[in-house]
Amino acid sequence: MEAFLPPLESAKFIADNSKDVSVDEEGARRVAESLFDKVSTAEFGLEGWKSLHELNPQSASKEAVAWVFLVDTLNFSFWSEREEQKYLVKYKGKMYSGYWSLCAAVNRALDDGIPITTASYFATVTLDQVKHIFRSDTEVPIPLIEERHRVLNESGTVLLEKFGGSFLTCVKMSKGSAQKLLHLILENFPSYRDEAVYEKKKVSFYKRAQILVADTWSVLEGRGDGSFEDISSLTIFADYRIPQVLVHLKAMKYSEELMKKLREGTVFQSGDKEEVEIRGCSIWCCALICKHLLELYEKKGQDMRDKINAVLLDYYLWDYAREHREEMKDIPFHQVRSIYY
Ligand SMILES: Nc1nc2c(c(CN[C@H]3C=C[C@H](O)[C@@H]3O)cn2[C@@H]2O[C@H](COP(=O)(O)O)[C@@H](O)[C@H]2O)c(=O)[nH]1
Repeated sequence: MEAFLPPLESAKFIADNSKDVSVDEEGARRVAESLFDKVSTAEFGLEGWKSLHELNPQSASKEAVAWVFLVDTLNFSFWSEREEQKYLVKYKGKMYSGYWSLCAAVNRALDDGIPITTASYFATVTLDQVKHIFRSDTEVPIPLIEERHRVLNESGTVLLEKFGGSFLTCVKMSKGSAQKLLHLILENFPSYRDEAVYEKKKVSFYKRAQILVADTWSVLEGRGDGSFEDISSLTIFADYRIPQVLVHLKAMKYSEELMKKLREGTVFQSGDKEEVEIRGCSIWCCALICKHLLELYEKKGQDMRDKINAVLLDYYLWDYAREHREEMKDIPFHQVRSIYY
């Protein structure tokens, strides 16, 4: 059976054949220029992963790595059909939404003495326990709770059977290669196999698998077991927020027809051509932005390959989207219920 194209090659193929989504090369160049001075700030640095986000682990311990694995196993589908009716979690007096509501619920459970990040626990955790752990502080429950329960049991069982219950063991087996860790994740954890077929080609995005490698790099501060010499080989993580911000920044465009469907709140199915084109063009667009950014510094005689990569660009754009939610409200995000992002 032919293999799936890796994410970057998938993205190029999709961008070259896309009908309803287009990457604006000039727009990508302009975004790169606008980011030129941001590269040396905390918002663009590896340190920002901890310093800017109070819910993320602040240590680089084995437990912190376990936290990253648990969270990225559940890191999908937080969007709500109606903006005013959302899943929210209150933690230490503050209300969290979206991805941060997941982190708040995990930290709340840990504070309550529930070992949610321990493989022997989540391998056999029951649906009722999962409902309690991820209970909402509004009347809207977390989406896909049954799927979350299933992937927890599945991932915990694999961790116990193949890695002694510790994701750090899996990380050590990658011997400092991001690509090796990515493939260990894909080979062993089925819920991370984020793939599709587009124009008869087998394409991949591996959003959760790649963000798991990236967050492992971040929580280990790029040192020791987390010093991946090929971290720049990762692409951005094709979720539902990055496309939105790329269209907002005019680096990517939707056809009138697609924009109409998005504005009507169409819920697409995982693998639909519109979804594949949005995700593939997002990855390709960000690869161009990275390329232009590096070239701008090269012209000034600076080699910034250890400071500019798709991971750091992604984190920056994702955080930017969070902070500019109001300005971006007239750019719809594509709605798909899936365990992949
Ligand atoms: N591309 C990309 N997608 C990301 C993240 C993150 C969390 N990363 C944070 C942690 C440390 C970093 O510094 C980031 O601040 C979550 N997601 C995705 O977003 C969606 C949730 O969106 P909303 O409903 O608005 O919360 C959902 O698909 C989720 O899987 C990212 O970084 N990149």
